[in-house]
Amino acid sequence: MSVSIGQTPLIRVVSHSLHINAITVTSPHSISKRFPFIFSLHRSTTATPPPNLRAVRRRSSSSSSASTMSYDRQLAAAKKAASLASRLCQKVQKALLQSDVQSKSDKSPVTVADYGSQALVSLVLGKELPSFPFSLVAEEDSEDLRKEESRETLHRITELVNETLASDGTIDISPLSEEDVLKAIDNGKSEGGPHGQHWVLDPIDGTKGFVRGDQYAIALGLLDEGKVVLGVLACPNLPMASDEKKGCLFYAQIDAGTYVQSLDGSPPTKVHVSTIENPEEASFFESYEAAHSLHELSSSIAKKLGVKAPPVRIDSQAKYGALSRGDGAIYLRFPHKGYREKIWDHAAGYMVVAEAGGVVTDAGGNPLDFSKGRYLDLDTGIIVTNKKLMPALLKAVQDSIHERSSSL
Ligand SMILES: Nc1ncnc2c1ncn2[C@@H]1O[C@H](COP(=O)(O)O)[C@@H](O)[C@H]1OP(=O)(O)O
Ligand SMILES: [Mg+2]
Ligand SMILES: [Mg+2]
Ligand SMILES: [Mg+2]
Repeated sequence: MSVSIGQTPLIRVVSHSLHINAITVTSPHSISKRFPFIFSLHRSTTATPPPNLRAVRRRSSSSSSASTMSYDRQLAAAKKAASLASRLCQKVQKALLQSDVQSKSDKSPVTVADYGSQALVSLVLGKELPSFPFSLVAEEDSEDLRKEESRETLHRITELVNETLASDGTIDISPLSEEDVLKAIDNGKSEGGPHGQHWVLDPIDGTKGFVRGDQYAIALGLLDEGKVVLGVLACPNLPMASDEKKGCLFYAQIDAGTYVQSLDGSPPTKVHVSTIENPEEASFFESYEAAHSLHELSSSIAKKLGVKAPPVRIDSQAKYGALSRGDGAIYLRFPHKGYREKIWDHAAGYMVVAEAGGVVTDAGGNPLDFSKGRYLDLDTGIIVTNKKLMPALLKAVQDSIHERSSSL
């Protein structure tokens, strides 16, 4: 069965589940209610001027240096970098989806997009902000790419980066060599930490979704004195609204709210998290991949809260973006034992949700601490919702975790 809006088939039933551009639920019930982000305009659509006219903005209160500061220039550069990276990723994903089955199981297309995206973001930030100190904490490094067997891949990445820069036309970088690309990737080796400013990048978050043709994100944040002060999330496959094409750019700056615009440049719209207070009316997001998050734990929490709707499963930090505009009210993430969360998997998403009025904590109710280097030190998992629902959610989370550990 398939359901179409305009020319684009949005739904196809795959075995016993609905599959909506990477969004899977367990039963075909009340689709429009469960997927407001696909089927109706999301709630917070008041046109508001972008925040980049604000000259002065309060800086994070713990900062010991200047007490006020604007991150407008960094935000403009971050939006440009993430948009260009998403152009590169879209090109690769399109080619990947058109390729035959054999090359789909080959890991190289996603590798090309991962490295290409990281190189582009690193280059664009450096070029757009020449007078700023540059430190980047990013997921990838060039070690494997420097090996003899990666020659072809490196060649392809360099070609793609050059093509993408040329297609933009506003960044004056003469064609880059393979060595330039390797260096740009390795600029992401910073360790971050509590002092100074550090960019935080996941060049493709949700690689599994990327390969499936589903959701993924380019996630770029900025830390200042250990706190996230800016976040940009490019989600090339997330629809803006029911009648619009795919491609959302979410962005947020500390004390300045969260905005979304289409990746091809529509005017920005201010967004806000869901205002639902009754958990029975809430719907929740979790990972598509059961290997990334314990689905049975989320399900027990949802049951305790009285949540009626089945989980909305999507890949990547697109979950944070969708939640920031009220598409769902709760995001639950419980990695398997031993998994350590990285800062680039949450910095941008955290900012987008926090500035849209949401709350992000670990399963113990503690705020996330991005100042400890490349990893987040967490109590068990990450939970996200609005301020009204958080106390009940936290209680349900702690009760469920307690029950689970007593039964193991
Ligand atoms: N075993 C794992 N448990 C939790 N998260 C994982 C695991 N392996 C990879 N990830 C990361 O989880 C994130 C995506 O999770 P999800 O899509 O489920 O929200 C990605 O950052 C992905 O990395 P990557 O950036 O390499 O894709
Ligand atoms: Mg990731
Ligand atoms: Mg990644
Ligand atoms: Mg990865």
